[in-house]
Amino acid sequence: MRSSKTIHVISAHAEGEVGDVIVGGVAPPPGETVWDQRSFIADDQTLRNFMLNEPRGGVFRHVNLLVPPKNAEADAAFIIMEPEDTPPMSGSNSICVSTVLLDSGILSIQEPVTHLTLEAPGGLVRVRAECRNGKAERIFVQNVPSFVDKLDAHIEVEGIGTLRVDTAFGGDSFAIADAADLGFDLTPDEGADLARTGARITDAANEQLGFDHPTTDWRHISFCQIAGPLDRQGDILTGRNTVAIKPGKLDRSPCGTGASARMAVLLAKGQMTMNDRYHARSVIDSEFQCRIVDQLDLNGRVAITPEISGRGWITGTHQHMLDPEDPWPGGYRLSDTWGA
Ligand SMILES: O=C(O)[C@H]1NCC[C@@H]1O
Repeated sequence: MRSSKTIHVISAHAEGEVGDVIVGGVAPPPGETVWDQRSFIADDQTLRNFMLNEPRGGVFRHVNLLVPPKNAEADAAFIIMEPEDTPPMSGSNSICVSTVLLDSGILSIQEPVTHLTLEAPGGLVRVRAECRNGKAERIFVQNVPSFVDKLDAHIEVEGIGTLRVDTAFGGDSFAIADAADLGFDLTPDEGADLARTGARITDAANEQLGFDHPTTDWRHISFCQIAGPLDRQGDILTGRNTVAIKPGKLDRSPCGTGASARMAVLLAKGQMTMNDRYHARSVIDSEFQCRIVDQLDLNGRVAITPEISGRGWITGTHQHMLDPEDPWPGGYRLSDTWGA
């Protein structure tokens, strides 16, 4: 056996969505801040291609790189690599990272509750983990400031016509469309159609609406969330949604950044109050339990601090290697599984 690199990974999923964690074998990327390190990884592409592309990766995979924190308050820092983007923050990935840090013993677990501060590229996130018998059973993440960009905007989408969407940021940027307007029930058998339709809506929203984050250089809409109707029981709002992740898959989890963006929209529209809870369900019926912790001003915009909570599980370990004679060191993507 020979290899020019060996990358150590602990694999995990959060409510169904894969979030592998690189725990060794990769030197910290250059950069003064975790955002700069994120930008290096996004521009350079070498690590992204090696880990995300086939034959080591696949369209379903997200990979997180642990790096030494830059902020003295943080216990750990991480850079998220998703199929298209290297985003500011991710709900499912932050739950996977917290689960791996605690369940594998990288950080020590305190029972019944462990408090952590993680540094994501988009900022510090406070984590509370309910722990029992050496396992982090439920991870609560206070997300980065989340806000509405445009309410009730209209876009023209090929094959659909005029569509009403809201755009919002919840650690990543979203166009949010109503499932009923598109004729979807958000069931698993609609998966391929939802992924294709969502990608077309994201493209149209980028062309016709765009997005500009007030404090970073995040200047596009990453995802389309197709949101189902909400059911209110007392102060709990429950609703299904799915998030189309380009180039062509659905989030298996209820999408933490999507739930954060949706709560910002619901608050702005008077459909949710600061005292309500929002239980977001995915197409595989997994759930994130969410709430709004507080409101703040983000460079003149009304923003919220959302909290999302969900469960993560370790699924295995892996050492990814590169034989120097492997003709595809950067891997490959084919449109059969990577979307057309
Ligand atoms: O939970 C989330 O926020 C996400 N899941 C995969 C894509 C998004 O980052």
